[in-house]
Amino acid sequence: MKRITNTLRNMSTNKAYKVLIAHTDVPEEGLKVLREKCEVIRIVNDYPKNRAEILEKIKGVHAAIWGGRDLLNAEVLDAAGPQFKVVSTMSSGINNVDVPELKKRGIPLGSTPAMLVVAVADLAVGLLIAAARRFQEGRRKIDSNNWETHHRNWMLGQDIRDSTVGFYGFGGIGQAIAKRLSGFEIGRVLYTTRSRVSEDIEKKFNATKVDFNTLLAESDFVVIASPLTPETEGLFNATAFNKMKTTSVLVNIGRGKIVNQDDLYEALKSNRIFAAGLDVMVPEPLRSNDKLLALDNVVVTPHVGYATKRTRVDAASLAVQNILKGLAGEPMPSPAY
Ligand SMILES: O=C(O)C(=O)CO
Repeated sequence: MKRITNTLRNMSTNKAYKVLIAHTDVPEEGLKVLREKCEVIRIVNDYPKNRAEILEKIKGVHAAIWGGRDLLNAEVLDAAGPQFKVVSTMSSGINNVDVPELKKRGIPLGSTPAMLVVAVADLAVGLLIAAARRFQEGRRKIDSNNWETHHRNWMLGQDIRDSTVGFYGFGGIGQAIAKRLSGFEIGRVLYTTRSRVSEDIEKKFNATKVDFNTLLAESDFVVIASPLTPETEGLFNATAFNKMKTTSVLVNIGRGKIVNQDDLYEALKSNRIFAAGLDVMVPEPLRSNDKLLALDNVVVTPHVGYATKRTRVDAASLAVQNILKGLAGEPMPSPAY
């Protein structure tokens, strides 16, 4: 019966597998190869309306590219059915996927961190400079006709040159940020990770592994470039901020929940730390009346670290390779686990 069904499908489309693209924003340029080999099903609704459409269209498909931010969980997998074989995100973070559920069902998961490194690192450097040099406050001064021209000690920011930059998480993205910052003549790099990076990498970036408290106490810039895990959730709280320099700048391009945002608000408001640059926050989207936005010393971007055209096409292309290999029962080029 199964063979007859497959033969019928082959006769109508000549393609044995159906793949759902579970987000509207996946660029067609990245899907060319997939279209040659599989029947591609796209959705038309955006988050959060897409949920019902996904649950309907995923029925009977063999794979999915999970490009959005909504949760891939048992509900979705049940709706797909037992023929569902493989899934790939187009992201570095996989916190929108119920990994234990996928593992339980023996479904491989791909992700695309290598494709996002450059765009996220570029944005992180942008946020670091914007926070250190008070872009948000400066813009507000102009908007409110408070641009002072009569003294030169006005709006002084933090120097990047000769600074100590501390990375919480020092994988591909952290290292790409360090590489870019080396052009700004930073002094040294500290990093906190579970395991030490290679000696070559340490040498390349003049980087030293330190414990969390040392990272907080000695860094002029603290960059969060780690995934959200039970271990990292809420780690940057009042206790952590109280250990940081009053001149320090926090940058977060990891996940919003790694930071206790109420505590961050207090630390920024009381000038316990100098400033923050955030691409990720809680909730997303952040409401326009959020108290954080009233502060002068925080620069926010709406989680757009990955958002360049090339990055999206590259991520889609790699997700497609993950899917095709997974469907063939072969190892993916970029497995998430
Ligand atoms: O890929 C991800 O997980 C991102 O959040 C990029 O900004």
